[in-house]
Amino acid sequence: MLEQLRKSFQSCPIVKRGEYNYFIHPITDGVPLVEPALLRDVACSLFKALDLADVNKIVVTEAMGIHIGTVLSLMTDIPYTIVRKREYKLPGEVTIGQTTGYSKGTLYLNSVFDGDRIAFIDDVISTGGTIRALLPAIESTGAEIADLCFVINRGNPDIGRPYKSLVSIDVDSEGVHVLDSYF
Ligand SMILES: O=P(O)(O)OC[C@H]1O[C@H](OP(=O)(O)OP(=O)(O)O)[C@H](O)[C@@H]1O
Ligand SMILES: Nc1nc2[nH]cnc2c(=O)[nH]1
Repeated sequence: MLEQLRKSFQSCPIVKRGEYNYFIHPITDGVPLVEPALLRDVACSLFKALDLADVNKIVVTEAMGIHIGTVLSLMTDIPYTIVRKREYKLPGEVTIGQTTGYSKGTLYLNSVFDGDRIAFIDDVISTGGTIRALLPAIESTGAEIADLCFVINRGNPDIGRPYKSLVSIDVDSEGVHVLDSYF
């Protein structure tokens, strides 16, 4: 498995965002084109990787967690909620400050409550800034994080707890180098 994903890094454009070497990839950007075979490869591997026993909700972040969350939800019949970049002011909404290697913003977590057992997936982990802010926010609701998986692990950051990835990469100004793949 993951042949499609491993192969897909061969032609990733790299653009500078400040000092940050930002790779452009269908799973993390939705451009240039998201091939169904690649999405299927990722979805089947996420399904294999995750322990979904008694998980009642999948949590993803806007924007590039949405497509993989949708496919995993369809495969597992588990509903998902999107941590949005827009405030909804629904009861229990949790506001989260997000910092990545190239941006700062605010995220809003809704529909996760005490007693939920959630699985979190995202397209990529790089500095870990996003997930390190999200973990306490999810736990502040009383929900339990049953499992955590990123499609792409770019920096193998320490986030204070174990997490899974499908593929680990290194990025430099020349391009993306696949280090290893799992599952
Ligand atoms: O480990 P980190 O350094 O936090 O980077 C990982 C985050 O960066 C991207 O989010 P971003 O909001 O930048 O982009 P998106 O809207 O394209 O998902 C990506 O979707 C991850 O959530
Ligand atoms: N597409 C993309 N998303 C990211 N999120 C954090 N780092 C990156 C990156 O280099 N490329």
